[in-house]
Amino acid sequence: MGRKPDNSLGARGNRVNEAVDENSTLTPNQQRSDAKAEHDPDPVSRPQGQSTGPIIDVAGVNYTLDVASRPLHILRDVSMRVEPAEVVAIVGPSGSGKTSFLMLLAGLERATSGKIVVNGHELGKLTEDGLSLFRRHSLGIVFQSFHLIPSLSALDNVSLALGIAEPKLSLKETREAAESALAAVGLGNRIHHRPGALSGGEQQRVGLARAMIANPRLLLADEPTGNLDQKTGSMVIDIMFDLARKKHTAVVLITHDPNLAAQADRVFTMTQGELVETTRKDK
Ligand SMILES: Nc1ncnc2c1ncn2[C@@H]1O[C@H](COP(=O)(O)OP(=O)(O)OP(=O)(O)O)[C@@H](O)[C@H]1O
Repeated sequence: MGRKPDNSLGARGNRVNEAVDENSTLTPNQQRSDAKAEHDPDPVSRPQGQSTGPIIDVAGVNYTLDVASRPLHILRDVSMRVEPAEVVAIVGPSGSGKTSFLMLLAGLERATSGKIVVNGHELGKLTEDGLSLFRRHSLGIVFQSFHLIPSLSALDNVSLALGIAEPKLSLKETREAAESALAAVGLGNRIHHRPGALSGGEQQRVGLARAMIANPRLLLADEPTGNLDQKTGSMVIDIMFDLARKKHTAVVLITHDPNLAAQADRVFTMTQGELVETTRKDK
């Protein structure tokens, strides 16, 4: 049985927006679970970096939607393991299921069957609040469209993400870290600009700074260089690889850019919902 689609890809955008909003506005339920998390041995509330083993362990995942009363099999028996510090690229034709897979890894959609464990959390067993906490503490996500909060400056967009992930930091510490993250992506002179006053490439880099600011265990990136010129694209790639090498973040990125895929430790190809490892670099 497939689940019903939430009326097309517009719904996906909404869900992504919700994921961004959950970083700025917590519902009473989420505030309660955050408060509970302070005292709860639940693994979701554990500080990042304590799980051992692979960051991603996906086994036998199927993802099926009901479209016009017929099942649409988007992902078929997908399995994948990714270790800390690994950079994995997913390539494949348009419509093959790459973004859908990223949505499952982020807990923004639920698999129809199979098991997805990310940073020690079995996503299928988490409630919506649990998934929201999981995203805040374990994940950085870079979307193709940047999903920055338009009314906030670049500095505030990045600070907000860190403030939510690390609420014990002082405001000063949070802002200093956000300034450094923006400087690291070459935006030290744009920190007070709002998204509307930034170019596409600059907004993408703010998104990257925001995704990386809390040193996530896993960075998911959907076409991170898709909208960038070559120079900016190379910079973004270098930053992501640095994060993997220096902080042991696992990086999973979707790309149509052969240069970017060639730099990954492993490349998986998605074809009609089936995922196969096609390249592995010798270590
Ligand atoms: N909510 C939905 N309702 C109906 N069909 C959907 C939904 N979400 C995804 N699909 C379909 O599932 C298939 C896989 O989509 P997905 O966006 O994952 O592909 P993709 O490989 O990321 O493509 P691209 O490279 O063009 O971004 C497509 O045929 C898409 O139309």
